[in-house]
Amino acid sequence: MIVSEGITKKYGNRVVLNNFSLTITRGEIVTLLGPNGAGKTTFVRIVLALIRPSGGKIEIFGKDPFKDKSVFSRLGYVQELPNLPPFLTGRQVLLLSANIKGARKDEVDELLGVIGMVENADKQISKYSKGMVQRIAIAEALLGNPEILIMDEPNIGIDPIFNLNVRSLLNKLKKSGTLILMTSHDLEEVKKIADRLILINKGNKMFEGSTEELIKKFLGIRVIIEADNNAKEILDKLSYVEEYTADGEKYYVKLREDKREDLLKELVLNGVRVKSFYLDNDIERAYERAVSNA
Ligand SMILES: Nc1ncnc2c1ncn2[C@@H]1O[C@H](COP(=O)(O)OP(=O)(O)OP(=O)(O)O)[C@@H](O)[C@H]1O
Repeated sequence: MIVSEGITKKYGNRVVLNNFSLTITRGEIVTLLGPNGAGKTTFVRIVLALIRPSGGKIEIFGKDPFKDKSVFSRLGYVQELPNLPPFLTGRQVLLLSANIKGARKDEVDELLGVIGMVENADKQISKYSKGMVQRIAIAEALLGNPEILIMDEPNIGIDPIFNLNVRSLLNKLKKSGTLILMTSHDLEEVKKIADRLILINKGNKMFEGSTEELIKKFLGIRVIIEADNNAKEILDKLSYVEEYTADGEKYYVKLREDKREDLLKELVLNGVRVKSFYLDNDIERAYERAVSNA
């Protein structure tokens, strides 16, 4: 549904997006990650035909969005730090948008319920908190059941409970076939929601894959084991254990290859009491390594 091929964006001589290709299909949640200034919003703005690329090709539903604006009637967008008219109420903003998008009016009531804003719907935007503005912006993007939902840092200002609601809402949309493209700096949230991560640094795509693949690539295969002292003896003699450190009953083990099952079996069969055994999924550390390696 979104195809970008070799997109480059330059400002003067400065390349802010370099030969960037990405294909996203329906029913997928894709997150763009990367440091401030990496090029994430630039890509989003090119997809939305708000800025022209210096080179490359972009297609939405098989059409060029710069030539055929009709594609945007099937797309919802939540911009970074939404700027809604302060003198209108949340409900008025949504009704206005429903009118422009040709969405049903009763969708507004439905969405106000979904975003937990029924009680505050008739207050002016100027009296809203940051999170409330964000909620209205999300509802606005969802009017008319878009097939593509694009969100630039949607988690800003959102409290943990609403975050949970957003996550379950996005999962529901995904199941019904919606394509969701978002940018985020909230790595823990990304880990929970994204099917595919795209890591951009200085305009270049550095990584594309699942959270697990990102962690494997930049941290290696590490397991954290809680076990008694006998674990040391076993860890010392296994050739696929590259290194480990012990902190009391906790062992941080790096494996040369993915032999997690063998390791657990080996420990248990040798009478080691294992309390817990899990893959180290520290996305922050993996991200930090990925970005600092560049
Ligand atoms: N109109 C402009 N003129 C010149 N440079 C620009 C312009 N817009 C953006 N840039 C530059 O392009 C680069 C990429 O910016 P972009 O907003 O895409 O980053 P980002 O990854 O979204 O960052 P953040 O995480 O801070 O939102 C930055 O270095 C920015 O300064």
